[in-house]
Amino acid sequence: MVEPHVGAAANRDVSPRRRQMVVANWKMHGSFDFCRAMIPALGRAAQDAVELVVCPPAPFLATVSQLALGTGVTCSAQDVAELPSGARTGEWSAAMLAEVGCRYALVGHSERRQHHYEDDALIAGKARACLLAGITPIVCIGESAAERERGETEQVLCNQLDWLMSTPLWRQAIVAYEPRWAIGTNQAATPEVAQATHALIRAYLAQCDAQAAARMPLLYGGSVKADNAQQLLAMPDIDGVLVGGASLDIAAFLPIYSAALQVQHTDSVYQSIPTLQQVA
Ligand SMILES: O=C(CO)COP(=O)(O)O
Repeated sequence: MVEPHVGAAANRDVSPRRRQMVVANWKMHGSFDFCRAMIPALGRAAQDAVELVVCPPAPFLATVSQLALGTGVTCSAQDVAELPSGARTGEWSAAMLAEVGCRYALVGHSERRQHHYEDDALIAGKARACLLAGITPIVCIGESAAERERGETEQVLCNQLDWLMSTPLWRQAIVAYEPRWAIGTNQAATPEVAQATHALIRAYLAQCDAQAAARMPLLYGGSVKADNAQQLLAMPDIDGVLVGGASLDIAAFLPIYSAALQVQHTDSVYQSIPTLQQVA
């Protein structure tokens, strides 16, 4: 039997650098023609200062990755298996993603949690599989409207982070805070609510490893549009955005990317770590 292709990249430093990034999650939308139109247009806008990442549906990953070569656009999967290989019809491994040129994979998106019954243990397994294969997982966490109303946001997020921190190499992951009530609803978290929640996430991570918490990119997702992107991105603990609906229309997406280019955080912001007492 052929040995599973695991661990080849585990020794590479895949730690993401904390800087602004804008991630387009196309979800189950698009076509080859859409990819062929979007990637060159995104490539013309992409600049080194803000990483521009696209998450196409799986059948288009290889094409997008090829189209993106040399454009400054990077490629992410929307999901990945937790196993390196095996009898898992319909799934793909992190090593396969690395082979087709992906740098990232979304893990634990709320739509996977809701419609595919993914739990925190499985999501931690997927993050682990990515990290071992040299793919940076973008681990999505977030509370429901009911949980927020009951005052359970902190508990829900900390529990999701505990699972992440049980994963070897977790320091090399990216966390995306996507409150479930903000996804696809046109009701984004206010910049203040998003900042307070990101500060809580960073403070909780810092209890385990302050340096890792200071370095880790924390993205916000949920109804990010051209008219709220700049205010969200200006917040000190928001390092980027994960965009769904507005990423499907170049005219709606490019202003979000431009907003990120305009909001450059200083090194002092990147070095400050809130404590749990400060964010309480
Ligand atoms: O789920 C999201 C990104 O992963 C957010 O989707 P919307 O931007 O459509 O709210």
